[in-house]
Amino acid sequence: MPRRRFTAAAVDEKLGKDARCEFRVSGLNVSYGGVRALRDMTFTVRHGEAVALVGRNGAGKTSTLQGIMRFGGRATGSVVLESAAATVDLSRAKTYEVARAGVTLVPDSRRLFPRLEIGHILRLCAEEVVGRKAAAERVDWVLHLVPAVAPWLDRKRGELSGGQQQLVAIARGLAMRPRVLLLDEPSEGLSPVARQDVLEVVLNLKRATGMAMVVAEQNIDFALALADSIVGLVSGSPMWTKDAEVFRQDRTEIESVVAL
Ligand SMILES: Nc1ncnc2c1ncn2[C@@H]1O[C@H](COP(=O)(O)OP(=O)(O)OP(=O)(O)O)[C@@H](O)[C@H]1O
Repeated sequence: MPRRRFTAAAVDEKLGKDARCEFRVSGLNVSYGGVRALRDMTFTVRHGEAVALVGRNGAGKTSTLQGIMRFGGRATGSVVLESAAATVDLSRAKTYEVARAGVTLVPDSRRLFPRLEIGHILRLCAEEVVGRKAAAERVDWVLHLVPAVAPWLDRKRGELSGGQQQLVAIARGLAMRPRVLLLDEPSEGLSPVARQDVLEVVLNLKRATGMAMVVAEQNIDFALALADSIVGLVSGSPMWTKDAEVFRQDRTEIESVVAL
């Protein structure tokens, strides 16, 4: 697909607007100057599925998500969205083009604009992808999926707890109409109760929309509750990819990767 056609409408036309998509990442490498942060990451996520990337601090989880978005360091490798109708190759797309094609990152630490009201943030993100006219309808859809956010629309970031900010960050991602949702450490720094609230929202999202998800997580309970398959990362290299069911029986191997 030529560069000028990486718009939301052009990608819709090619893949099918509400088509079920498979998301394939292969041979993804990321470096920051001389630092090789990620080597040869490969995985596939189908519609209705989630893959979790687990590993300790510095293992390369964030680099994987940022590499997919072509954001931050230098990334090489293949990133592809595929429906029954067509394939869209995002390997050479720019960050805004990857986002418009339907791959959305919910970054770590939430990163909400401090000065804007939450409702304003959601509208702006929706407008970016679906345009002004359709933005209000899009925000309604988001609030239908994450109703907890509705009472906070006229608040700003500083008036929300960490768990509430995480739910807003997810809602902001949804406003961008993702086909694939990338979640970077959604449970980071949250109390057990707030973590459970976030998990329930994400699980409901997975069930209700079937959108493919990639979640970077150090919390094993969160990863196993959400994911269908798990990639274990050590020092920038994927060590194994396994069915999450394996670890619901025996956690030894997944615990050793997070504790290494
Ligand atoms: N902007 C950057 N400049 C230089 N090196 C970086 C940069 N970002 C990450 N790195 C390095 O890349 C490697 C992977 O980092 P990354 O943030 O992807 O790990 P992570 O698994 O997400 O860790 P964490 O859980 O702590 O966020 C680390 O060695 C890190 O120091």
